[in-house]
Amino acid sequence: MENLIQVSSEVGTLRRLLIHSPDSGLGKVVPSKAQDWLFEDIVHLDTMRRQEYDFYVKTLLYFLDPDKIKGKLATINADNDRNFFKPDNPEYFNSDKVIELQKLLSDILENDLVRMKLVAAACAIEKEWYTTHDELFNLPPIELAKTLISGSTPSGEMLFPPIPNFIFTRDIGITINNHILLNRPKKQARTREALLVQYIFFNHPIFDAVRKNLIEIPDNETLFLLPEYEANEAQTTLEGGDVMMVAKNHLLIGISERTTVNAAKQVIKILFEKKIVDKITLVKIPNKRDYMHIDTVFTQVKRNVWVLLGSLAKPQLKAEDEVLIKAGLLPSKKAEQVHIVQFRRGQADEPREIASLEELLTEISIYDLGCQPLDVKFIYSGNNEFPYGAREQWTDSCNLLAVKEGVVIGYDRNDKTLEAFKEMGFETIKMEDLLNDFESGKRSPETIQNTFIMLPSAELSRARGGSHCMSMPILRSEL
Ligand SMILES: NC(=[NH2+])NCCC[C@H](N)C(=O)O
Repeated sequence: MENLIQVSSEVGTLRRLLIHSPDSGLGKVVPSKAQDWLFEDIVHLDTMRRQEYDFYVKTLLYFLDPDKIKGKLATINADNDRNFFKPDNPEYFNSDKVIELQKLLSDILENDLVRMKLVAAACAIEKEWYTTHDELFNLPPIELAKTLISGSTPSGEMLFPPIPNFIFTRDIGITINNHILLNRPKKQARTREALLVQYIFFNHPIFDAVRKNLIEIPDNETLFLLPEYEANEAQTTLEGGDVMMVAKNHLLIGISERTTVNAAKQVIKILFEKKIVDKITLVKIPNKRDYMHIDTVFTQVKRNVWVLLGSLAKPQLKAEDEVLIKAGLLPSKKAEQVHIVQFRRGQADEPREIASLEELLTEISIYDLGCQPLDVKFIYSGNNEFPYGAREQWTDSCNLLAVKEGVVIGYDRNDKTLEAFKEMGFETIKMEDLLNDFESGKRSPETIQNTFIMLPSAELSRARGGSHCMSMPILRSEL
């Protein structure tokens, strides 16, 4: 029987993934809280759904579960109520390949014990009164799932804050071969997400087979004894956007605004002890809002092709600057650079340094994925033209989801990056056109190659997350 949970690469054909469609909570973000909730702006929910995210879902279905959509596109598009996309509607696509978290959550809430525990836990982290527990416990599972996610009860009362970043399912956990590593979010705004997802992983039947393979990162035991300023340093936090399964034996962990060295050390220990991977490479990126996770500065397109932010790709120091820094005339730029250290199982106390991001990615392509050195190619954000590299990275030019090797989904707005893709021999196509071509039989998901599929993104791109962030793969074919 085929495995249900197995991810050993970033680009093997995608078979199953977890997603979450923008929920009503996203439409309740207020300007005064937008930054705290990790959104730079408030979004127009209806546009985000109809003109953007729905296209994403349809495209995923076409690749992963075509029976759910083929031949029905006209009917789906004609339904003004969008019932096909609503998990609580009888017309819902209900796929076991493109899996909606809200659906899994309402499934597990059918169980009284799970419902009781989760209500109590959610109320505790949101500092709710005892009476609220009862009110929530008595909601039907579907309504309760919606309430726990959106923060608002069926009667419209805003009980909790929304969790608008739940659409970025990448960050909730990572499939590492046939194990799942659970996240420990850094940001308060993402705490309830982590709780809901723990309950899903530990209780939903689709994860029965990997239950013993769920990995929780232990906390620093004495953390609660430290004064706040020290505790911050010693935190053990890790978010999925910082973890990349680039090859069966090789895992990357970003050290970033969100993921700490302490967390990475714990993960190295656990994964090596359990012999889940042989190599773990830590990639330290500058601590900056622009790039909160490593998948915002590079992702993989094919075995031999990567997209990345040029300014972080190579060591930036000019020789004359080095002299001035040594002399103390210029501040050290170390924190603004990428630092890379690789650990091997069995030799974990002899890590090796890798000089640059390009060198690391080249090594992965050659040594882990069997490419020829001259075939390794880089596509740069904004075509590496000033000032487009940084501009387009801000709207997720480097954050692509491969649905199969060489076929990626990304935002439509990053013109210079798209040009760079074309120069590298890729076709670029609007998602809507692609769907029509699939429906008419002009193209097919099986035969399509070397293509950048353009997802409309005026609203989706306002929270520093792209299609890589909006996906948690749980099954990919082996490369
Ligand atoms: N894997 C990712 N890069 N996720 C992006 C998350 C964006 C989200 N607004 C946050 O700041 O948390």
